[in-house]
Amino acid sequence: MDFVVTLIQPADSSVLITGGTGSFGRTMVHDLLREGYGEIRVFSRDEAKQDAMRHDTGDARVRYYIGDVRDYESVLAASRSVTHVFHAAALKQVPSAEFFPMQAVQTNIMGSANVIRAAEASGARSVVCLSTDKAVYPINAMGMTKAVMEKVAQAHGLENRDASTTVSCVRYGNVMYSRGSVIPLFISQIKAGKKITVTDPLMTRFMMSLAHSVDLVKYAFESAVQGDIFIRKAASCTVGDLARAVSELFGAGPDIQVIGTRHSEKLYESLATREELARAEDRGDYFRIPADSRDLNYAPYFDEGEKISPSMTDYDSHSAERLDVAGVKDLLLTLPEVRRELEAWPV
Ligand SMILES: O=c1ccn([C@@H]2O[C@H](COP(=O)(O)OP(=O)(O)O[C@H]3O[C@H](CO)[C@H](O)[C@H](O)[C@H]3O)[C@@H](O)[C@H]2O)c(=O)[nH]1
Repeated sequence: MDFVVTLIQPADSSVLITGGTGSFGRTMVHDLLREGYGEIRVFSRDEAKQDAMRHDTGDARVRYYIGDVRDYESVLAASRSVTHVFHAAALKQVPSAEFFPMQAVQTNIMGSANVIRAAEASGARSVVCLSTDKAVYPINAMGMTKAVMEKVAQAHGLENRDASTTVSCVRYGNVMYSRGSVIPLFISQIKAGKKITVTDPLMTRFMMSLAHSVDLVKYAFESAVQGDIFIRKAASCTVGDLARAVSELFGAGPDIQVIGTRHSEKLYESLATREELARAEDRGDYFRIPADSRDLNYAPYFDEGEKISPSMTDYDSHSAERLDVAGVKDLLLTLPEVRRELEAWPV
C-alpha cells in the first residue's frame, strides 16, 4: 500500500494551545507567529492573563478562548477545526497537588482525556501532551497524575487502531527560570541580602532552557508516531553548584543556608527508565520511546517479555552529563532573563 504524505503548510494550520498563557504557551505563540501559522488559539481559565497577552502580542491571528480542560464542552468549542494541539494546561506545582490530589486528578488526568477526545472529535492531526521527569517513578501527586496522563495518551492509539489523531507526550526536566522555581528565588535572595536557601547541596536536577523545551515539543509535533514519548537529552547539576554559580554571577557570598529536603521531593530525577531505554531510539539530541504496541489481548502482556541487558541503566540526573560551577554559569548566561537581572544589578 502506498502512503500519501500531505504536508500541511503553516498558513493552513490552526493550532490550539491549552494553558496557552503560561511561559511555554507565550514562547510557543511567538514562534508559531514567526513561522507564519494561520491561526493560534490560546485556551486558558484566566481572563486577566489572556487580556495582558492580547495587548503584548497584538496579532489578529491569535484568538483567545476562556475555558477549563475539566469542562469537555469548553475544550471541544476551542478545538473545532484545529489541525494541531499542544496540551500544556496542568496543575504543576508539587505542593498544591499534594494538598489537593483530586484537583490534580481532575486537571491532569481527566482534563487531558478531554483534550484528546475533543481533538479526535474535531479531526485534529496531532496532540502533544507536556509531561515531566517527575512522572517517572513518581512520589508526589503531581508526578503521579502526569504519569497517568501519559498512560491515557498512549491508550488513545491502543484502544482505537484507526484513530485519526496522533497523540504523543514530551517529558521535561526543570525549566530554568520558570515561574516560582529556584533560580529566580536564589537571585531574589541575593538581591535582598539574604542567605541562599539550599535544600540539599548534593541534590541533582536536569537543567533545560525554555527554548529547549519548546524545541522538544516541536520535535514531537514534527515526528511523532501514535503513543510516542520524547525526551530531550539535558545536562544536570547539583543544587549546591547551582547556588554557587548564581552567587558568583551576582558577585555574592556564597552565603548558603542548608534547609533540608522538602516534602515529596527526590534526591534526583529520572527522565527515562532502563526498561523504556531498552526499546528507545537514540536520535542524537532526543530519545524516542515508542508505545508498547502489544494489543489489548492480555496474553502478550504475561507471556511475551523483553530481554534487557543488565548494563542498561535509567537516564537520571545523577548519572547524566554533569555541569560544574563554570558550566552552570555559562548555561545561566544563555538565559535572557538572567542577563536582564545582571544588567540591572551592580556586580
Ligand atoms: O529554596 C529552595 C528551593 C528549591 N531548591 C532546590 O532546587 C531544585 C529545584 O527546585 P524547584 O522548586 O525549582 O523545582 P522542582 O524540581 O521542585 O519542581 C519544578 O519542576 C516541576 C516540574 O518538573 C514543576 O514545574 C514545579 O512547579 C517546579 O518548581 C530542587 O532540587 C530543590 O530542592 C533549593 O535548593 N532551595
